[in-house]
Amino acid sequence: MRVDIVTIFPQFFDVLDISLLGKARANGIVDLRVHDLRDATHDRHRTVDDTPYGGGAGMVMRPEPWGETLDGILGAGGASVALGDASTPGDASTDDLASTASDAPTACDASTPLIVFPSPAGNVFTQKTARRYAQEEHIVFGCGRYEGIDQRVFDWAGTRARVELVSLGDYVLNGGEVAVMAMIEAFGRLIPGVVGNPDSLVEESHEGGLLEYPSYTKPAQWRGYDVPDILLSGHHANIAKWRHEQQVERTKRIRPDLYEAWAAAQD
Ligand SMILES: COc1cccc(COC(=O)c2cn[nH]c2)c1
Repeated sequence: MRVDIVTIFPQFFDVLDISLLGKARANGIVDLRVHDLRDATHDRHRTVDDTPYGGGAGMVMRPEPWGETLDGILGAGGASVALGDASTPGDASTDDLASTASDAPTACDASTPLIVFPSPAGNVFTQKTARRYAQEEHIVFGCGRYEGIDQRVFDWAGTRARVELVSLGDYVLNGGEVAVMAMIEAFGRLIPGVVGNPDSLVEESHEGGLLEYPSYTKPAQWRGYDVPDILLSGHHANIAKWRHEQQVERTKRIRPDLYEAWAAAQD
């Protein structure tokens, strides 16, 4: 899988060189490239924002740097480019080059890259979204800042790729970088080969639509608290039954919305 991130704070993603994703990058499972939006500006101050048409407080991200950066990532479609054309700018590899041939991918073709913009105005990102993203061949994340990105960037990008605005929740961040980090972790761990033991991905919150059961480890007694006897019984069928009951009870108590959806799906 290839992942591109467009941001004005590229160093923010240096942390992705460590931990699980660091290993996935090192062994080629994930090809992660970070692009500094300011590299696509051409004025002395490397300006990426400007005042909003129609007035109002705050600034809006200018469309030109986004268009130029996304062209570099998607392949500057429109002019058919011979594979391996030396004039191809940036780090576009041969599989990035867009073609104007009749077989040129359409925006909705699943083989076109997916461009994801974190946004308070997006669809909510869930474990289901993470599972879907883990199956993608190429995802481009666009990190907005300020009051947002000029709407024409989303409109134009939608003619070149599948575009999704995605929210992590009903709150506003200063920029998309933190949201992208969270999403990369959420789907990255689902990519085969990234997590050592795939079994550890199964019994966790939100996988079966239920929250996970409580976990315990040694010592058996700690500050007057005991581990539930069932977990020390060695009776695996009863343990599994108790754990499922804990999941249902916890989900019903903490997330009645999820419980209702799960219960409806049991019929
Ligand atoms: C696209 O334009 C903007 C503008 C400002 C901030 C952001 C970052 O996203 C969020 O704030 C967010 C994502 N999920 N919940 C909140 C994007």
